Amino acid sequence: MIRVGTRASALARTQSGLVAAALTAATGEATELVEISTAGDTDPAPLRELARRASGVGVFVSALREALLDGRVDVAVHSLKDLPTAPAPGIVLAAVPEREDPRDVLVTRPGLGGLADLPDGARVGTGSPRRAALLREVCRRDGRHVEVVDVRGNVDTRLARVHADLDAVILAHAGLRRLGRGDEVSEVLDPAVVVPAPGQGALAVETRADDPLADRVRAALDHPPTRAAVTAERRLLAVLDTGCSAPVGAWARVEGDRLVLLGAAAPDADADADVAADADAGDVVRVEEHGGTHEAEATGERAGRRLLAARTGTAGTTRRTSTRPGPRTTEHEESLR
Ligand SMILES: NCc1[nH]cc(CCC(=O)O)c1CC(=O)O
Repeated sequence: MIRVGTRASALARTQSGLVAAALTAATGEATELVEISTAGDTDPAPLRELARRASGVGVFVSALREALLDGRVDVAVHSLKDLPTAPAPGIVLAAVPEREDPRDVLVTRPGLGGLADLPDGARVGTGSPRRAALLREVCRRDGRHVEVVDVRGNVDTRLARVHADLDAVILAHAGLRRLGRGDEVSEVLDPAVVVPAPGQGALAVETRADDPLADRVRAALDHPPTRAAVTAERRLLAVLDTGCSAPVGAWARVEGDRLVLLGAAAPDADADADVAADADAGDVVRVEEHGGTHEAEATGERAGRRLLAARTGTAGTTRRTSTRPGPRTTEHEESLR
């Protein structure tokens, strides 16, 4: 019996169920889902506070990893974009299964179409500084202002807001599709414009490093093109994490044996500021790097350094940069509760 650790949310259970079924199909061995509640699920404290206490370890990730190390489960399944870039001692990323759609989507209220139909002053919900900054940027191009409203909670809760008080919400296409709610999407956003979060749409399947199960999980579930893409994206994020607190997007696509990596860094967001605050706008910096699929780390490193140079090379402007290692890891500040 392979015990598969999962968070309790509908999305987490769906994702872990997919992994468990694929493991059974590939190995012939039975699997069971074991629910682990995480601080992010149970603690009413604000996510930023939880993140600070966890000193940078994703609040949704650490409880699952503890269960893995304690031997309560044999496999832990996470959304890859919620996984911190720092390695976890005693744990390996055994498999990165084939990714779902990495793009963000806009879900608008009944009667509105897509992005182009958002009126000036539209109220758009997201808790992600990356989504907020990139959406503001794209609307600013044609002179529209959007009011970003900080929304939290699971996918259902966020979708319900477009039937209540918001004109639109931005979500990951992958999560909606996995929950069977893909038909509620109003527009799939161009990933060259609203550059997805590093690892978005991909799952992370972790095992104990010393468990022979690691090799079987890899053989059963790992998808090398997806692994190459997310390796480049996460390397880019890791480079920026050390030197800047700007919201970061990274999206790599695989074309044959080549990677095309797009990176974006938005104007620096104060980790303590409300996402909804219309922060001092600067320009979003974008870079594109190409490399072989076997040079994913190097490709991500180059792209990250170029972004960092562009962001920190603007001393003398009103833009702030920070070398303080903030609690931000990925997009965990918006993670599903
Ligand atoms: N931020 C939380 C989170 N973590 C993973 C997903 C969706 C699935 C994925 O991106 O793989 C979501 C929801 C969202 O961003 O809309």
